[in-house]
Amino acid sequence: ERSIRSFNFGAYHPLETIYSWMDTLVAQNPKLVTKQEIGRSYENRPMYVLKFSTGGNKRPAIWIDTGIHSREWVSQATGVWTANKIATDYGRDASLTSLLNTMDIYMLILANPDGYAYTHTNDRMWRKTRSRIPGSVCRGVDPNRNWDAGFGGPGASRNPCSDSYHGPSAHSEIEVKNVVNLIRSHGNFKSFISVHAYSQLLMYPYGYTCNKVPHQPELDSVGRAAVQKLTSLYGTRYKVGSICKIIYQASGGSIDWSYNLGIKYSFAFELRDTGRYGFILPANQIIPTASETWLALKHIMEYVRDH
Ligand SMILES: NS(=O)(=O)N[C@@H](Cc1ccccc1)C(=O)O
Ligand SMILES: [Zn+2]
Repeated sequence: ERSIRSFNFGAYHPLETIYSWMDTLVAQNPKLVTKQEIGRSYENRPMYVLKFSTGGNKRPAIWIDTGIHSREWVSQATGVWTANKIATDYGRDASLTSLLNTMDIYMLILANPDGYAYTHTNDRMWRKTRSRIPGSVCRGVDPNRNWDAGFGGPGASRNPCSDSYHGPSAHSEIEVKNVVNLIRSHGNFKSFISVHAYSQLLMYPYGYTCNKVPHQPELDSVGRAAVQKLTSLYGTRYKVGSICKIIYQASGGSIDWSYNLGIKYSFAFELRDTGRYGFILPANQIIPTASETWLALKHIMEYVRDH
């Protein structure tokens, strides 16, 4: 118990520290949290998913990933804080407790472990995977352009040296493939939420086209209500809309793939800030960011539970 209390959620931690914290969280919450290795990264690091479940078999589930872009450190830090929040509040918060009595939550906190390690050792601004690309001296594929949704279309680069390089083929990146395999084999995910930084946006599909998704009105109203809860905490302002409309056209994105798979409640967050610090958000904003984001996440999860 002490070891959990001593973990500093208000700091950025290296990969090894986050991995050992995961083991502590599991050890302290054996009836709620399990850790599953869904596969390995390109450089053979394990990819661990935390599963929050109170029983059943393949209950309707919610997916949350953080850190797919390795330099967006407040995303991974928010994932750590959120995992702890779920474990802490189960049995205390009636709404979360009722949710976990009927649904499972899966969290992939380090969705791009090789990139995250690289931001600590070599290049704080690294975004992509660290895969070698045949015929190029450049490394890495943008894991948020590599999904089989409008793959290779406008809003991704075919240049391996670009930060938005889509890769040689859809799901070429093992880090993406591992998630695709888990989502497909599980078959009962109702929501897919991918957490990025920065710009303070809550987005829904599509990115690969500016055409509206069939469920656009519903996703828009859920998004606006979720952001209203977020803003109520510290006044942080967010915009809501489709990826294509609100920022830019982006093909091969994860939530476009999940939506087209039939996971209706697919959302992407862009956390703080709006550019003052950008990717280098001061650590003293981690807990405020995670706390306000939780209000939006909880709203989405409650809506999914009830619809
Ligand atoms: N985090 S970010 O600055 O890279 N922005 C994201 C925006 C984004 C988020 C979800 C799907 C497609 C695109 C990006 O991948 O470009
Ligand atoms: Zn990102």
